[in-house]
Amino acid sequence: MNTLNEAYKAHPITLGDIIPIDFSSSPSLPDSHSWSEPVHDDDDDFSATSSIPIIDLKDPNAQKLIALACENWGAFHLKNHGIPLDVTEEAEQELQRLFSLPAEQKMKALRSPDSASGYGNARISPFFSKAMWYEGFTIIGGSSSHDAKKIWPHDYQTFCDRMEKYEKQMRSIADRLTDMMMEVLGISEEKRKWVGASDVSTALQLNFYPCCPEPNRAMGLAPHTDTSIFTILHAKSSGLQIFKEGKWIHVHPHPNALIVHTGDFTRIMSNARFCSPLHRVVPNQDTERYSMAYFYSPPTDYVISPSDLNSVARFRDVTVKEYIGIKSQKFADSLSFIST
Ligand SMILES: C=C1C[C@]23C[C@H]1CC[C@H]2[C@@]12CCC[C@@](C)(C(=O)O1)[C@H]2[C@@H]3C(=O)O
Ligand SMILES: O=C(O)CCC(=O)C(=O)O
Ligand SMILES: [Fe+2]
Repeated sequence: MNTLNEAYKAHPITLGDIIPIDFSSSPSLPDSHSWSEPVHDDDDDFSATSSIPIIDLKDPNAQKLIALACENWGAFHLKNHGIPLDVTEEAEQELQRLFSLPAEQKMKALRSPDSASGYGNARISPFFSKAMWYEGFTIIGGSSSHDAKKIWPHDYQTFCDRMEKYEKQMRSIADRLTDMMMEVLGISEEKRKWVGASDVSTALQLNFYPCCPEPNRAMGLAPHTDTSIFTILHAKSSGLQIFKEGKWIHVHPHPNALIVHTGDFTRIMSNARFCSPLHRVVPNQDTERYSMAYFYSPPTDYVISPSDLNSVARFRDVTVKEYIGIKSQKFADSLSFIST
């Protein structure tokens, strides 16, 4: 079994918390999904004046610009990434085909407590008292056939092939970005060997946010930081927001660009020079939102340690596996839990 799956298996979440509801039967917001304060307000859109930078991967200054974006935002749009359009479009078609299935069919792949893969609510659901306007499907370690077979016993191959092809493309970008980031941090060759190796920890998360009758009181995906080095996100509609200096900033999609953001592992490794941005998703009233998030992390027994030896280490060393355990229990307090 995949080692990342094993790491999550060691920290099961309760089944009761991961059963999704059927959104098509909700003409109004049910109480279970109604968050007390208005979640967002259209007047709050600061994105016209302030937003994450757009970086061209072919720009000779890309490495410097990426480092700057990781310091200031922990996020950027990435254009000229070289991913063939048909690979992304075919993966997106499969993602839409999956979520448009009847609920009973998707439920056949319902995530069991001892696995992080399959269909269901977000893993972070137990930390919030209200439910999210959201459905997800998680693929761990590149292979979706185990879960896809439960949904389509005979017709799973196209789905698996297209997701695998998409993941390969994500992988090469993640390797490149990580090399650049670690070089900026002056991390030793020895500590960088895992980049490009076969045992990196990866996950592909397919996300669906149905149209919502009252988006101002609903939450698509509640605020969180990601457990990754980088997360690479593809989405064609609005809804993502990043928290910066006390404000939620909308991140509107940019044509043919990916959204890249840093996760907790980059924050630790950079000794807090780079951020791991708090982000959330709000649903739209008239547009469904689909997204694909690729999570990239070192092998599960890799030790994450702060790199900057000229200043005091702000975090203690942790293995990837150990941090997954901490995050499953402490959630938003995980980074302060390992702070020195
Ligand atoms: C490899 C990962 C990263 C996971 C857990 C596991 C599989 C699915 C990822 C997400 C996807 C949705 C948000 C999040 C917060 C969640 O609940 O599940 C993510 C989480 C994390 O970044 O911790
Ligand atoms: O749907 C999105 O844009 C964000 C998804 C996300 O934050 C995640 O999967 O961790
Ligand atoms: Fe996320």
